[in-house]
Amino acid sequence: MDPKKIETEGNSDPNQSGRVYHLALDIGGSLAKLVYFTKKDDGYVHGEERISPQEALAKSKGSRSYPVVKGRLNFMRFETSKINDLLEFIKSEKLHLGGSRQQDVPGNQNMFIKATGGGAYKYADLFKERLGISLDKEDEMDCLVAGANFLLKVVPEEAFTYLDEQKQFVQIDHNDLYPYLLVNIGSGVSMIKVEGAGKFERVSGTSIGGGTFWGLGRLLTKCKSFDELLEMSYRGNNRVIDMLVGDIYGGTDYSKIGLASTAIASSFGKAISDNKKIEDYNPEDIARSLLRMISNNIGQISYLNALRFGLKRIFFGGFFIRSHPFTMDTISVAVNYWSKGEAKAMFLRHEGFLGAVGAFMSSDKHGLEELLAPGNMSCAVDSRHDSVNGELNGDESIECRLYAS
Ligand SMILES: Nc1ncnc2c1ncn2[C@@H]1O[C@H](COP(=O)(O)OP(=O)(O)O)[C@@H](O)[C@H]1O
Ligand SMILES: CC(C)(COP(=O)(O)O)[C@@H](O)C(=O)NCCC(=O)O
Repeated sequence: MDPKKIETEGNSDPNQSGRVYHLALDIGGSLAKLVYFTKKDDGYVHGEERISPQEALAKSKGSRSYPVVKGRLNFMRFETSKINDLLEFIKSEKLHLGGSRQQDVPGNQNMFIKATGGGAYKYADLFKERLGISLDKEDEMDCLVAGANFLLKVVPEEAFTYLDEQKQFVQIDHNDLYPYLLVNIGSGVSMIKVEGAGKFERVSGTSIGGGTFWGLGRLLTKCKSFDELLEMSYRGNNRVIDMLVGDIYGGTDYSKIGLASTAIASSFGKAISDNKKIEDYNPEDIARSLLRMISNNIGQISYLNALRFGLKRIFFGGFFIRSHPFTMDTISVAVNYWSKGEAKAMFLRHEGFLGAVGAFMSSDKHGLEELLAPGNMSCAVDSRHDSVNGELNGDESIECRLYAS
């Protein structure tokens, strides 16, 4: 994936005059995600008066009219298999120079950045060798939950439902956020019962996740990239390959158990016919069937875990989703069908960056900790970056104003 040029406020070097204020990473099995804060300016211009951050901090105590720091929360992603692209990008944009912090140990010059995901262990030596920085590791589940809680509390229109081709943003009442089930569909899938800030339990998971779609999709369709596979799945027809109830019941419903003739009886079931080879099928139809099978399976397991713990809201994150209408509809239909409308599937605008945001928030040394508390940060999603279907194109940024409580 070609790293996209960072969009910064008015100059090409985001780290000029300390613009990059803080950087954090989530290096997963498939994708490496970056979140970094670029300061737009310090302090507050009140009318013509320009005051320092310290003065703004003093004035803003208890008020919301003097943001102490204004800037943007920026999001980028790279394929983990191309980790050198990520290192090169960080180095060329000097993100690590402004985004790292000195360890709080007298005389220790060691610079570090917060990182989570398995790659924070696997690539620690590479970061040290190539960028001279240490990865300060944070637990992946901690970061997923912290990131989800933060985004749901701070970003307007972070959560939305998607059903019958209708996208509806959901306003989350901060006082009524918990409990919920967080389903993170990455290479694999984690299902986490969240009962409060820092109060959660990973209750289940499945190895049939995003990596399964990408891995099987690559083998079965010979696609050259994930985006090509995703593109194929938009164009395919899963009914060419999936065996439907109607294929078994001569075109009729199996109404006694509530299965319409168009319901899938067996994923890939039509491929049992031995007079056709894989080459006889359209790769688009294969991609579509695979996406349907994996999405439906995750939807059903998620519902069962929500049922176990009496959870009515399920938030789905992870880059598998990519705001793909078919994926979201399949998951929503599965949750709605099996829960008889009791449980609700919701999706997140910053779906793939939960871990990276959580790692960003975990820093206790970046000088923004009290300001980044959900109550002290207000964000506006920068709609300039919203693609047609609202999918993040991997370099969206959110305008943020940080206040002192
Ligand atoms: N551009 C992409 N390149 C690779 N995988 C992608 C891409 N976009 C979406 N995906 C999907 O997202 C999954 C990775 O999601 P992510 O949340 O980053 O998990 P992880 O932390 O395991 O990398 C991949 O397995 C794939 O199914
Ligand atoms: C091991 C992982 C937490 C790693 O996270 P990821 O890089 O996939 O986002 C995830 O792949 C997972 O939960 N896999 C499923 C393991 C299970 O069967 O529960």
